[in-house]
Amino acid sequence: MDRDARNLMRPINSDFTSSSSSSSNSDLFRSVQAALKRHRPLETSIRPKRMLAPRREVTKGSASSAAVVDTKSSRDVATQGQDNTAKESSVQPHDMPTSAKETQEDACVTAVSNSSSITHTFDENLDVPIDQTKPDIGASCHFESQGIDAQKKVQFSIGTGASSLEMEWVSISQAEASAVINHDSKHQNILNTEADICLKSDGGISLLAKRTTAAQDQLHQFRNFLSQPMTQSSVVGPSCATTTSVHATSAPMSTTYCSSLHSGYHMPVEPLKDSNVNPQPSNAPLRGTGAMSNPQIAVAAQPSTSAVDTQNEGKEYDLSKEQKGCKLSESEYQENPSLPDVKQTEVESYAGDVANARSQVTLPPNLCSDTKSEPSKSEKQEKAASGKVVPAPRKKNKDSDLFIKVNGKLYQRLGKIGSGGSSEVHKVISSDCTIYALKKIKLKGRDYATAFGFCQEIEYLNKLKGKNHIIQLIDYEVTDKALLHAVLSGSINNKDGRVKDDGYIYMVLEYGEIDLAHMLSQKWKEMDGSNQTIDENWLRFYWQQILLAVSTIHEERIVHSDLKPANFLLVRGSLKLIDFGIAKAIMSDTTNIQRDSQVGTLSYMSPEAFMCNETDADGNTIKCGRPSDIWSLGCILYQMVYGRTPFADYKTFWAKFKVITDPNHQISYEPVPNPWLLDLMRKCLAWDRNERWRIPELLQHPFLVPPVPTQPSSHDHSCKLLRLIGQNCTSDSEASKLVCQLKQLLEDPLPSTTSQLLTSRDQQCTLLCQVSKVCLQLQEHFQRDK
Ligand SMILES: Nc1ncnc2c1ncn2[C@@H]1O[C@H](COP(=O)(O)OP(=O)(O)OP(=O)(O)O)[C@@H](O)[C@H]1O
Repeated sequence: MDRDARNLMRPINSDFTSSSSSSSNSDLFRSVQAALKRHRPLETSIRPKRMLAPRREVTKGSASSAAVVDTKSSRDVATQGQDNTAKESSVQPHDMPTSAKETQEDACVTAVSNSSSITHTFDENLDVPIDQTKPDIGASCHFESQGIDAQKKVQFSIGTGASSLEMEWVSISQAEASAVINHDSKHQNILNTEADICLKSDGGISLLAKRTTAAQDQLHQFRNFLSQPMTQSSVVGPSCATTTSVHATSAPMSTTYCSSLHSGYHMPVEPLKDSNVNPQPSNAPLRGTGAMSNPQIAVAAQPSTSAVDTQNEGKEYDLSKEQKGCKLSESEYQENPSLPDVKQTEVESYAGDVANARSQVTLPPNLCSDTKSEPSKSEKQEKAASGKVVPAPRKKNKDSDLFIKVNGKLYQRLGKIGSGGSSEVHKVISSDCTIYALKKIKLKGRDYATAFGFCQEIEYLNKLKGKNHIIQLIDYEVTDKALLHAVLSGSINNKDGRVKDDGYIYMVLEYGEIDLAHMLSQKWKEMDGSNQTIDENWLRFYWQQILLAVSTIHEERIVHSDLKPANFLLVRGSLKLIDFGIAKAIMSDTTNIQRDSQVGTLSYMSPEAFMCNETDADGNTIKCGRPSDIWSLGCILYQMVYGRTPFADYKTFWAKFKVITDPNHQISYEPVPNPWLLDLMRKCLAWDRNERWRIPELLQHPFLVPPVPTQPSSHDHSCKLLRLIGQNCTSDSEASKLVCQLKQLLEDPLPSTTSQLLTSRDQQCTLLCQVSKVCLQLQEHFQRDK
């Protein structure tokens, strides 16, 4: 178990039994610490804790908006905060047990969230990397074959559905839990830090001095990072549309959620005006870090003379004293998990909240110890959970790993979100405290044609700038300028050459909280065991969002080619489309695109995508166009309705290939309460691509726009024939649809205009023509069904 995990799991109160350390020294140490915590003098230990609570109370509102998933402990803290506000003027000894209890709770929660590590695997139905707890049972397979020009890939995602689905769900819960408990674990951290400081003051044992030096260095680096005035921090919450914006330069710190969340200090907020701020002397107040201020930095890096809390001036921790104390060796430190571990606050979660983001920003991993150089916690957890021996931390400056520069702007890595076939995506925070996703594509060793293909994603995203349902590209950099030039000019000279230099493509993207694949698995998990069917309104809402996203690209003559739930991200309540890695623009002279190789993700691939460029029975070349995307949408809808893709039963590539390319194969549809839903799925999953509906039609499908049942009225008598026909074909969705259309045309031919406007002969002829056309269709339908 790594040190972080041990720290997070340790009990805080005095009654703990050693659950984390095998070392008797550390047991003893922690016992002493706990005892001291219980009995420490109020002046040195309780005050900051008292001061934490009111801050929380003040910011409770924003907290709740930022972190949708709330835990009991965080609520407790908030409540406690309220209570304590009233008592602020007088220190009450009985504050102590409450705090201890709280931290113990937090510790428990933290232990759960840290007891598993996160790895990536793939779910059969979802075809996305999912966070999975170790051990890696029920692993599904994710094959990826490079096509002719490498970036054209076919992903085969086959596996063991139930188990991986289960795993995924667990991990989601954990991710959320970890998102929630972050600030509480940090709170606990402060308490621990306090306790340790007390202990060290008394006992004279300190590693803190060393860490403080590191902290100051780090702080200096971070000040440079924050060279621009901070204007806004915008962080999205876990699974719902939640955004918290903090105007650090204008809002008082005490009103922001995160900045004051754990702070026992009132930090002055000033924008950094000088990017080359020298490291502050150790007794200087923490200025300029503004919203980034963190009490742990304050505790670790500020001496008692800190001006941050004038009320408590002279009673703050005297760090210089600490620095004079003797230091623990690194090994001693490793064996003493109860020592303050600032890194403990570096928690990565899929859906971080503001508090997380800030603590992560203020406390880069190597802040607390110069011996810690792991690139990220999740990576460390992966290693730990895989049973491999985690090597002792090496002394290495990992700042290059910590910050990623794109076009001269620094972004601090908060953790790896995932990696695709060709890229790594990191959660990052910019100097103005906005969370982004940073996609990093390594080009070295790839041929220019492939690299060119990667760059096209940038092109598409640029083209789709400002479109609501497309993930927004904030900034990008292609380090190989020749390549970028080639992309911009639309031609590559060196097509067969390989990118030799260490070239990268960086894309700074809007950050998505959760993808549809995870949302779906959550939804199915919720319904697990019950006889419920999927909530139709939920389905309608997200289906419409999906259609709007795809409509946007189809209007721009772009075929995505890899539509799957994992490529729709939830951003502030809207689904947005990502991953244009294999998208293709439709040439102006055709409605189809020609592909160099098969593309897409197997479970969502259309028959024509499997047979792309082959010739059909009539000798025509099979091409992929917008209908191919519609097929993929059909598979997504099917999955939303039934919880699995239409060909999930066919496990191997060849089985899938055979069944999907077979025009006579009948997809099975279990009965659903709404016949329109069946009709909709059929419209998308028509084998013949010419029969598939287009997006504009799908947006008007009666499943999304249910025909309003008309009240029997005198007017209705004129449509008696239609009513009678309609009553007799309720189970025939095709006939019902035609009857509805006819009714609509007869009753309200131009809903948006008044009937007086129906004056033009042409308009009247058009409408009559439409009526006869629908009548004819209905008649033919009945004749076929006879
Ligand atoms: N803007 C974003 N916000 C949050 N997560 C993102 C964002 N963009 C991508 N991701 C996540 O990063 C991972 C990989 O992203 P992406 O699909 O773009 O990479 P890729 O290399 O094209 O992968 P694929 O193998 O799916 O083609 C996915 O888990 C995805 O959900």
